[in-house]
Amino acid sequence: MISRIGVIGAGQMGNGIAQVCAQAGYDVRLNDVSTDALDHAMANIGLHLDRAIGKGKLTQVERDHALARIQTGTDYAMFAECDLVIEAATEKEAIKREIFKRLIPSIRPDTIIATNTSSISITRLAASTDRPGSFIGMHFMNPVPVMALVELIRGIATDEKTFAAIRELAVKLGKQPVAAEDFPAFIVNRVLLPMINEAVYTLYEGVGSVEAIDTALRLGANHPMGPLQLADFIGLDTCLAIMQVLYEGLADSKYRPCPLLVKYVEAGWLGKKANRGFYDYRGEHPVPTR
Ligand SMILES: CC(=O)CC(=O)SCCNC(=O)CCNC(=O)[C@H](O)C(C)(C)COP(=O)(O)OP(=O)(O)OC[C@H]1O[C@@H](n2cnc3c(N)ncnc32)[C@H](O)[C@@H]1OP(=O)(O)O
Ligand SMILES: NC(=O)C1=CN([C@@H]2O[C@H](COP(=O)(O)OP(=O)(O)OC[C@H]3O[C@@H](n4cnc5c(N)ncnc54)[C@H](OP(=O)(O)O)[C@@H]3O)[C@@H](O)[C@H]2O)C=CC1
Repeated sequence: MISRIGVIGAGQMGNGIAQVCAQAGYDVRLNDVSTDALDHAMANIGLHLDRAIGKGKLTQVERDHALARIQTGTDYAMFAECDLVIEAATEKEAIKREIFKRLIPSIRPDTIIATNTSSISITRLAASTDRPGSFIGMHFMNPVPVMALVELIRGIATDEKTFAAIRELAVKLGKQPVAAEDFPAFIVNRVLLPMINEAVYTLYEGVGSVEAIDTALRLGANHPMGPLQLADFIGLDTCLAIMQVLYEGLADSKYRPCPLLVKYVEAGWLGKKANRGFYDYRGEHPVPTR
């Protein structure tokens, strides 16, 4: 039975995962390389819980209990008693492999390892650990507290016990699990990211401005956010990493990352989290950068 959950990476996804797990009554150990990221995470989670109180969706006591269930730290010894560790660090295979290498000596042999990767092969990541049978993809959507879906991805060796335990957890977190096969970017990002990449090509080729493209998709296809706004929201580094996995993993030129997306990432204009991407967020209102 899962009662204590570790989360590695206190970025936007790690924060959201820690929040929903704590709200569902699990003990959480949230880890990051940066103490600043951890402080920011706790402040952010507190803010979202306060907003929920303001809307009458949460009581002060529930908020205090949820926050008290989350402990933060930079040392992997904090995972010693975790039944599950969810990796939600930067979308780079080398970083994830290094994390698993360092994590394994600090956890029990029966601890399940899940990764929130958006695109990378679960089978390949699992093979870099000592426990491919109890390794699984658990792909939350952003923003985690709002989005109902969790994709569950079995690696070739993932056992049924692990799949069942993680499916049960997803349901307890109030999410709808959907199983996806282990192919590059799974289901959601196989469909969503080529659309975002195409929107960047549409901008690159001058078919429309940032504002025109986003307005067109919001009003013309009823998307809650335009594709460029959504790309900024996801993080342009993450979008590019996913396109690279699709391009290399499926060896098809239709997944070629748009050179303009590459340029934004090279500039460090990573979207909302960097305060600049297809929009500049430094002022009172977002201003298109093209
Ligand atoms: C890249 C990957 O690997 C996979 C992915 O995640 S792909 C990305 C998937 N996500 C999407 O496509 C999101 C698309 N956007 C949306 O659905 C909406 O714009 C949105 C839910 C983000 C915001 O909705 P909105 O109606 O414009 O804003 P708003 O009214 O402020 O928010 C709606 C609710 O979400 C909450 N919310 C918004 N942003 C939030 C955040 N970052 N964290 C927590 N809660 C948040 C608000 O508090 C509000 O809650 P209530 O309903 O309880 O009042
Ligand atoms: N953004 C999205 O919409 C979604 C993302 N995902 C996936 O979730 C994961 C995280 O994405 P997201 O939260 O957006 O990314 P962010 O860039 O917001 O956060 C990543 C965090 O991981 C930290 N980190 C980097 N290396 C390590 C390490 N070795 N140990 C611990 N922490 C580390 C980073 O620290 P620092 O900043 O100091 O480098 C940063 O705080 C990725 O795999 C991504 O593909 C999945 C679904 C949706």
